[in-house]
Amino acid sequence: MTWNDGPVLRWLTAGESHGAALTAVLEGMVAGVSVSSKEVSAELARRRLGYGRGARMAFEADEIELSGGLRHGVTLGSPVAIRIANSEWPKWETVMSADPVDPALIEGRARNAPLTRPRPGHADLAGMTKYDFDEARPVLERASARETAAKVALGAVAKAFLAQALGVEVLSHVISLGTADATPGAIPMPGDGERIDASPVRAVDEASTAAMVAEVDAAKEDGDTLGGVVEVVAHGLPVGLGSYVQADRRLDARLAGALMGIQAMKGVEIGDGFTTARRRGSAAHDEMHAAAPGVSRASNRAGGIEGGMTNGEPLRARVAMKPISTVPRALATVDTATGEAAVAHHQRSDVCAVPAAGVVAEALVALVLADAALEKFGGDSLRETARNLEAYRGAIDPHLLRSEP
Ligand SMILES: Cc1cc2nc3c(=O)[nH]c(=O)nc-3n(C[C@H](O)[C@H](O)[C@H](O)COP(=O)(O)O)c2cc1C
Ligand SMILES: C=C(O[C@@H]1CC(C(=O)O)=C[C@@H](OP(=O)(O)O)[C@H]1O)C(=O)O
Repeated sequence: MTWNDGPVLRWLTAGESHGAALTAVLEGMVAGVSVSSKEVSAELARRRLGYGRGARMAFEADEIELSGGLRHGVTLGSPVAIRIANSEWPKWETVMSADPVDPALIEGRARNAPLTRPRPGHADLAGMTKYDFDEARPVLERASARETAAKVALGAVAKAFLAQALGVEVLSHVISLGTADATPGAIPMPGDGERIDASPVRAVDEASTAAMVAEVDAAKEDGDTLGGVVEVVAHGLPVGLGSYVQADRRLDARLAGALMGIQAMKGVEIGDGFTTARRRGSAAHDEMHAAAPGVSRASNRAGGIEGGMTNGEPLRARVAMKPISTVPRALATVDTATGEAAVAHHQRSDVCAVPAAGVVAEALVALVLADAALEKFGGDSLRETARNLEAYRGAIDPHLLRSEP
């Protein structure tokens, strides 16, 4: 069992950044989930937004085709397959052709120029060595975060399932962008999604938005790039998704694996994460208070997970993105064709993709949560999963019930 090959749900993507299309497959989704190209396209449009993105996002249309697993806007229980076409395919058709092409057709074409000045921080150099390529094109085509569009498309299906079967809402916001921080402690609440998406940097409040936009402008002016931190929040989760009984069943481990699998992500925190490590135990945990009925908590430092299981509080997972490695003020490298010192190759690129990374992180969290919910409640149809959840909830001892503070 791994994070994308869970007990019930499995997902895979294929396709190159400038190839004909991306293909995404989700296996194990129950029948009866209402989802259509409208919802999938809306999620893809959210991923294209964000202050600081490069030229491609301005014209990329993410044209989709739902080619399996759905009929009349409802899942069938069979694998869901989604194809996302590349808007620029006519320009790349010869250079990226899957079938052999007449070398005369690509010789001398700028798009086909060998990329022998690998970018520090990208997959170029290690990929060329590992796969025995003499230039970076075949590496960057798949290493590119273009692939995150496929993940977001599958995440739209997982989100629809979570909302319809469990009443769960998954949101995200930008916690920091470069050195600009969001107002501490503010977390998105159900229904806040549209408001956050209206911020060009997907920050939860206006003051943070202005500081983050200024940070992007300054980096762009300097020919530089930026990273940051995003937080995903899921509301409405039942207690007991995931388990403590084996490492690979722990929900925190599964979330960390999925989030670290996103291009450019270099750290994951659950709840207050690294801040908690600096606290004393008396100030690190979420004390329990008697409520009628059950138990309430005044804080959620744990981020909704204890012992690898959801505890009923909102889930909070943070992920740190490094700055984009295609730095306009190009970094020092070596030309692998000559062995001489050089500067790294640079084509159009994002200055900052942190707002988009939040949308991608939401998709991965939704997929992991959908897998964990299907593991716990099972079912072959949405109605069966919902019935099983209701029966579980109805049988919980009132003394154990979670109450709002
Ligand atoms: C949404 C998103 C957009 C990205 N855009 C770019 C980009 O335009 N240029 C770039 O060099 N890297 C970009 N990246 C990051 C690279 O894909 C990533 O750094 C690279 O694949 C190497 O992987 P690693 O950073 O995980 O080591 C982006 C990442 C994400 C999540
Ligand atoms: C295409 C996307 O992101 C790309 C991610 C990326 C990289 O190196 O990761 C490099 C850029 O690709 P291109 O050179 O084609 O402009 C980004 O635009 C996308 O997010 O859809």
